[in-house]
Amino acid sequence: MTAPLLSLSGVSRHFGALKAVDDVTLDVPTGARHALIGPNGAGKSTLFKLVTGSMPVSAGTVTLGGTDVTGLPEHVRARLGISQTLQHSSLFTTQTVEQNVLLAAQRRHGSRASLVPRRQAAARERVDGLLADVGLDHRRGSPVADLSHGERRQLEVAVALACEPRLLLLDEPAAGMSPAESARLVELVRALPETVTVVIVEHDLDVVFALARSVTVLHLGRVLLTGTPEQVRASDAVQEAYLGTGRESLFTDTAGPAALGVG
Ligand SMILES: Nc1ncnc2c1ncn2[C@@H]1O[C@H](COP(=O)(O)OP(=O)(O)OP(=O)(O)O)[C@@H](O)[C@H]1O
Repeated sequence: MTAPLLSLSGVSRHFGALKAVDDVTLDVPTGARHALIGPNGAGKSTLFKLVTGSMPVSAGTVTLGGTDVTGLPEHVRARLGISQTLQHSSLFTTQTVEQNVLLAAQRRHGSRASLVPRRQAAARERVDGLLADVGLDHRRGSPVADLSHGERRQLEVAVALACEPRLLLLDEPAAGMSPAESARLVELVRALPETVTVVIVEHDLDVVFALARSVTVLHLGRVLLTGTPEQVRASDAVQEAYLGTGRESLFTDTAGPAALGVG
């Protein structure tokens, strides 16, 4: 079995009496395509914050590649290879598409690197590759303000990848995307190298089932089930957790990823 890149052991986060994340233990192997799902308020975003370090745990340990990062601040965890796309855009809207990715690449390698012409050329080449990967090469000179919602989400993925992550956390990347944009996102994530481990929080379960090889279902802060997409779809407990959310049918119909046209 592949060694876990990310290990959570007894991770909890309390807000007063509310246990937003409650004793979560989870191993995410290197190269995984792992989804974190659950109804609204299940604790998904909070758990992401505990992994990135933007919020401290109340209890438990977070380990990345065998290193205990629980006490480390967010920027140090980022340097160790954790990168996140955010639900709320963190892009520089007055800058162009290309500038946003270049800035992220320069931050990764230190601003001094941008003064060395050879490194500058390498960074530009990398930016070209990333923009092609996310399908935004034709928009490179456009200010972010001119992009559609879906294009912004594509750019956020390019910015996150420019940080050369070992662990890429995608927080609702398909939110507000058209079906065509969602399909493109699925293709993009599928094409990422196995050196990038992906954990995705996503409400669009067609996207989840098209991408994930393993799924953890959170409910009321606790792990309800971790298993294959098939096991999750077949679980009565998961269907019950989703009762009344309007998304139950995704566990009972057979359309799944085909609904996105990505097979
Ligand atoms: N800073 C905070 N202070 C108090 N309560 C919080 C805070 N952040 C989250 N919560 C609560 O913790 C619980 C889990 O919230 P969280 O946002 O992690 O859920 P989620 O699964 O990401 O939900 P959604 O799918 O709606 O984004 C919710 O009850 C929420 O109201």
